[in-house]
Order: sequence, then structure tokens, then C-alpha cells
Amino acid sequence: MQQIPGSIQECYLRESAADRLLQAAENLPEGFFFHIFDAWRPYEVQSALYQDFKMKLEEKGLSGKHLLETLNKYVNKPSRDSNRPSNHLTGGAVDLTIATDNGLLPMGTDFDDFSEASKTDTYEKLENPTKSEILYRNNRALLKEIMENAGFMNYEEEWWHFDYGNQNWAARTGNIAFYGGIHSIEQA
Ligand SMILES: C[C@@H](N)C(=O)N[C@H](C)C(=O)O
Ligand SMILES: [Zn+2]
Repeated sequence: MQQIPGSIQECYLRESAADRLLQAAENLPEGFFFHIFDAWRPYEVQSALYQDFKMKLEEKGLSGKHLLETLNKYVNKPSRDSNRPSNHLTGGAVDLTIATDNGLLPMGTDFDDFSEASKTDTYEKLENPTKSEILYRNNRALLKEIMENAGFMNYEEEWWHFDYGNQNWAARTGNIAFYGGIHSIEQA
């Protein structure tokens, strides 16, 4: 993320989301820990990610409705609107995986692989999964279970993305969102 203008090296979350993440980490099996890819994002970074993916889709020949659907599925539209701030602008979204001393657990795709294979339940639906596919399925299920038990909700299109307290979380849990957008760390 360092090459993106406005990006920061530290990962920030709202205090109550961070507390829940700590609780989730404590429930990981012995020898497992979280590897965090991304958490709070400034608007400029969300915009840069959005524009970058849009360009990649255009290069692939996508346009119109199909382009917009694909774009908005994998990168939330940059928004400072207090009624609908982008997920990561709220400090209530985190992108993460599980690791051991040997590295990241295999999940079947890389982080930010914007394809169908990143759908969390991809490996649940296979009739005759291979050994590797069973491993991916179990690793994704472990991440989802640990995070959801701590109060987060997974975004079904991305096995690595979890929300708490924001609009995405509210839409999936039937609760009311209580985190708005944070525009700068100084403001938080
Ligand atoms: C860009 C990707 N890591 C991500 O976080 N996607 C979701 C949908 C988002 O931008 O909120
Ligand atoms: Zn995310």
C-alpha cells in the first residue's frame, strides 16, 4: 500500500472493533495468529484503489453496467457520505488472514484476487474437492467462524474482508450502523 498516495503503514480500527479483533485472536488455535492486510483507509486511498481496479477492468475490455457491477463488487465506491461511507473509511472494516510461523495459511487465492474464486464459500460447493481444496475450505471456515464469533460479519465476495459497526455489517445483521466515516486520523 505504500505506493498509493495517502496510504499509511499502520493499521487502525475503531476501539470497539479492535477489542473484538483481540478477542477473535485469543480464540485462534495455539500457534496461529492474524496477519492484517488493511484496516482504516483514508478516502484518497479508497479512491486510488477504485480507480486502479477500474483501469484494469477497462484494459480487459469491460465497459458499462458489467464494468460497474464488477468494480463495485470488489472495491467499495469511495464515499464520504455520512449515511453511506465506504466500509474501510469507518474504521470498522478489516482485511486479514491467518498465519503460523511457516507463513500465511493457504486460502486458495491471494488477498485482493478479485475473482469468483475469492467468494468465501467457493470450496464449500465442490462435489469432489481435492485435498488442497478441502484445506482452503477449512482455512476459510476457521477465519470466518473466529471472526463472526467475535461479532464481525464476513463479506461473502471476499474471504479476507470483515465488518463491524458499519453499514455493510448493519445490512447483514439487521442492526443499525453506529460508525460513520473517519476522514483523518487526527479527527478520530
Ligand atoms: C479492496 C478490497 N481489499 C476491499 O476491501 N474490498 C471491499 C469491498 C471494500 O473496498 O470495502
Ligand atoms: Zn476490505
